[in-house]
Amino acid sequence: MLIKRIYLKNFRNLKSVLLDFNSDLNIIVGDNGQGKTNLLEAIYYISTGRSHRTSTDKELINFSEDDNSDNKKLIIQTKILKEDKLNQKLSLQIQGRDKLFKVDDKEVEKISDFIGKLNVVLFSPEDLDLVKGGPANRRDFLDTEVSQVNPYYYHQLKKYEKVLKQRNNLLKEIRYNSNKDKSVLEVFTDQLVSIGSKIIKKRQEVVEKLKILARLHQRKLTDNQENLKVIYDPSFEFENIKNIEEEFNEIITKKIDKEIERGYTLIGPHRDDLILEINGYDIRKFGSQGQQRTAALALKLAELEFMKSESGEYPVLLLDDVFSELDGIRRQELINFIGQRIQTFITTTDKLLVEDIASDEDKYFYIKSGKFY
Ligand SMILES: Nc1ncnc2c1ncn2[C@@H]1O[C@H](COP(=O)(O)OP(=O)(O)OP(=O)(O)O)[C@@H](O)[C@H]1O
Repeated sequence: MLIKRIYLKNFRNLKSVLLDFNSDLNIIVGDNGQGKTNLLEAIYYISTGRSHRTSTDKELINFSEDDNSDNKKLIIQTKILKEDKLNQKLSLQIQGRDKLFKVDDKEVEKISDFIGKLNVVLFSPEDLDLVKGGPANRRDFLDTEVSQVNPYYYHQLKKYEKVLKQRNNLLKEIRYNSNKDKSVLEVFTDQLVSIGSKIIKKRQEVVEKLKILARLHQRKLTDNQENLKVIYDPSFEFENIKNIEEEFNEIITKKIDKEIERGYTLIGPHRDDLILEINGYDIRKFGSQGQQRTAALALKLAELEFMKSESGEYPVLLLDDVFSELDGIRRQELINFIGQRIQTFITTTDKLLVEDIASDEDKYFYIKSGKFY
């Protein structure tokens, strides 16, 4: 899978950009704050339907002083090529509160029909949070990965979020008014258990595959020194995944009084986590910065392989300023991995850091103040 061309209008400081890309390496060079990450963010957005840096779309629309009208239209358009040799045009427009997704010039009704057309894996310095940060980072990692190759999973996630919100609101209402009819709570609980069980099943299945791939990459990245263990850590213990729905229902029913007391849902996939261990100890808490960074990279490379095995094609790899953070062995291993088979975008402030990967001047894109030259 590869991106042949991108057109951007009013995307942050990229006011008007049209670029044709190489099928293997694309190196974006520029000083700090020139718009390199903005380009990767636009690619990430057209792939996943959201930004990795903000949940407020308004922030993405160009705010330049010379033209600060409220009605600006942000456009991202890409031409992508899949292995079946078919070109596809993906486009997105944001204007005010309106958001429009199109595939081959036809508007799509549901965002789940859009996600998965172009798959990407992004690795940036913030991904250290994948290891070091709270559980939400790890859930988000799993969800983004699975959603791209499985639109049904994305759809279930959105349904789950909605039911969870409704159920939490109702639990709070019951807390303040104990006479409130509890039959609606039963309906929400049934829905939560039914959708939540599907999500748990899928996550467990995915982690089974992911842990083998992540272990392999961690070993390669550390010259066989470190064994990474990835363990799915659901919010409640169950005996048999085949009966997950019954077990989930049984446990949540026992917790209802406590949930009313607290005013929110105590168990379910919204509280899942991943345990990450190296040579037997928990690196979320005890890993060195270098180990955590390597584990984050191993997880990302595992994600890439997983997506290839599910969809049949390698996703596009976006590496945001990561070379400066990696030592020689890790950098070389990453370069070996990318090889010639994965379209890769690398941002850097220092061309020297990537010169051993690209000798060909064609692969460089230079940016200054949002303009490529
Ligand atoms: N909505 C917006 N409209 C106009 N400019 C914006 C908007 N949002 C961010 N910017 C500008 O984009 C620039 C930051 O771009 P970006 O994050 O891509 O930098 P970068 O080249 O990746 O830098 P670094 O190497 O420091 O990560 C800043 O100059 C910022 O002011």
